[in-house]
Formats: sequence, C-alpha cells, structure tokens
Amino acid sequence: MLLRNRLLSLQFTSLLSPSSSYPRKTKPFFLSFGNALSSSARPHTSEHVSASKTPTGSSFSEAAKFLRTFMFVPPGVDPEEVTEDMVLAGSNIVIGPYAGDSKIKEVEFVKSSGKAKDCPKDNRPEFAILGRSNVGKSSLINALVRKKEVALTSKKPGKTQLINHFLVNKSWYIVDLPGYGFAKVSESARTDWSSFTKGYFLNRDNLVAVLLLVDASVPPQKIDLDCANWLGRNKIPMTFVFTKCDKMKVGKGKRPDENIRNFQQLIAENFPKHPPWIMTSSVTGLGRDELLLHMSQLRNYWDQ
Ligand SMILES: Nc1nc2c(ncn2[C@@H]2O[C@H](COP(=O)(O)OP(=O)(O)OP(=O)(O)O)[C@@H](O)[C@H]2O)c(=O)[nH]1
Ligand SMILES: [Mg+2]
Repeated sequence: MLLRNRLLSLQFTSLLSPSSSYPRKTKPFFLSFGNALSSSARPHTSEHVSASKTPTGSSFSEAAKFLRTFMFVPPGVDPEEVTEDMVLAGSNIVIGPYAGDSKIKEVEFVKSSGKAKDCPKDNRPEFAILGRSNVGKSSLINALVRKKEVALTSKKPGKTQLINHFLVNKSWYIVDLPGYGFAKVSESARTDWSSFTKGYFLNRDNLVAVLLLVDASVPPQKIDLDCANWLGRNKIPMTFVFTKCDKMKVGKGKRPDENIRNFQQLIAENFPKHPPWIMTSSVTGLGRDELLLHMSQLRNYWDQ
C-alpha cells in the first residue's frame, strides 16, 4: 500500500503545481510539443509551429497553462526550472535527476502465469504492457530489449494469453499481458480476461506503472479510453505509449499525430493532469531510448 501511494504521488501530485507561473527564461513548451509531433511523426514536412503564429500577448499565459496541464514533471524537478532540452522528443515527459541506467544489458523470460497470484513474488519493480489485441505490445517489448523473439508476436490478435514476466538486468520486470478487446474471443473468455487482469492491477504492489499502448495509426477507440479511465479511477499510474507511429497515412484517414491529438483531447476531459505520453514505433525504433529513460526515472524513484 505504501508503494502504491508513492506511485500515486509520482503520477498525480508531481505534476506542475497550479500556482506556478510561466518563467520568462524558459521557452514556451507548447512550441516544443508541436515540433516534437511534426518532426518525429511527420518527417517529410517542414511545417513547424512558430512563436510568430502565437497570438500576441497570449504566449506566456498559454504556455503556463500548457505546462501545468500537459507536461509530466517528475519528482526532483522544479517546474520553474524546466527548459526545452529537458523534454524528451515526441513526448510530454520532462527528464529529471532520477533518470539513468536505462541500458538493457540482459533479459530473460521468467514465467507465464494464468493468475495474478501465480506471478513472481520477489517484489522487484515492474512495468506492465497493456493495450488492445494487436496494438503491438509484444513487438514493443522486443524493440525495448533489442531481441526479435523474446515476446511472441503475431498478425492475428490474441497471441498473448498469459501474464508473461521478463526479468531485465536481473533487477526489474517487463510484463507482457493479454490484449483486450479481441472480438473473436468468446464472452466468457473476455470476462475471465478482465477479472484476471484487473486482479493483477489491483493487487500488484510492485507495479511501478502501466504502459498503456494506443495505436496511433487509427482514430481514438472507446475501449482504450474506457481502459485509461478505469486505470485512472483505480489510481494506477500509467504512461500512454502511442505505437505504430511509422504508419504514415496517405489519402484517406488521419495521420498518427492527428490521431494522437484527438486522443489527448478526449483524455483531457477526464484527467485534470495529463499522464505522461510518448510516441513510438517498433519498426523504426522511434521513442525506444526515450521510453527506456522515462522508465528508468520512474523505477529509480520507486527504488528510493
Ligand atoms: N507498422 C508497425 N507495425 C507494428 C508495430 N508494432 C507492431 N506491429 C505489427 O502489429 C502486429 C501485432 O503485433 P504484436 O506485437 O503481436 O501485438 P500484441 O499487442 O502483442 O497482440 P496480442 O498479443 O495479440 O494482444 C504485428 O503484425 C506487428 O508486426 C509498429 O510499431 N509499426
Ligand atoms: Mg502479444
């Protein structure tokens, strides 16, 4: 319970305090946010948001509002001291003094569990990878650990059916979970899934954070929003990891950055403080090192 409370303070109260005012020496962060999206998700365009496009006189107050609402400022960082180079590319995540040791030297598969109570009991910190079937959970794990087949992937949804623990550097876990929202799974199997996975989230004291994967190549899905809201209601710390950001839409459909913005807007309706989010691609490696750095600062803070 103590650990869960620590995590909560990390997730929710470490964000900018409502009273902080915009420091004149730092640059407006909504600009770096705009550029992060345009430079990483839209590599073929030179379109950037520039200060000159900001309505005169409103940039400081707009930026202050943006910082307070949208940036994830970790423990140990004074919001007033945040500068643009402290924000990870393609994310809203500020890097602080707890970041470090993000290199993965070794990874080993430990076990598959059918129930939360069968999971490893050694209390090492762990990150759970959650998301819709086929969103790219197993692929992300393979990309993070730089091994092709550590976690089994498939074009068919529903490949991962158990809770799979991978031990990294003999010190922390990445956990591959079954996907939700796979329509072809029978109603009873879906119910089982949700009770066993919910049991895992509610009882896992060593859970540092859930990485909630959201497919950036499709418009926001209700089931992802429901899942985020459920985690929020149950005060489980989460980071949104947008996947498949390499998939550039041509012709019909929206680009990943547009889908991500739409998703953020819907999330903002239910979350007074925006959780951390980051753009990734398991194909190009986009966001890999940045996500590992973010995980290191969460883990190192949790370890204190
Ligand atoms: N273009 C692209 N395709 C991806 C990416 N990540 C995953 N995929 C593809 O998406 C499909 C599903 O990937 P998985 O990693 O098996 O998805 P999962 O979330 O583990 O699926 P379940 O275990 O069934 O819940 C595979 O065909 C992957 O190659 C990505 O970043 N970009
Ligand atoms: Mg899988």
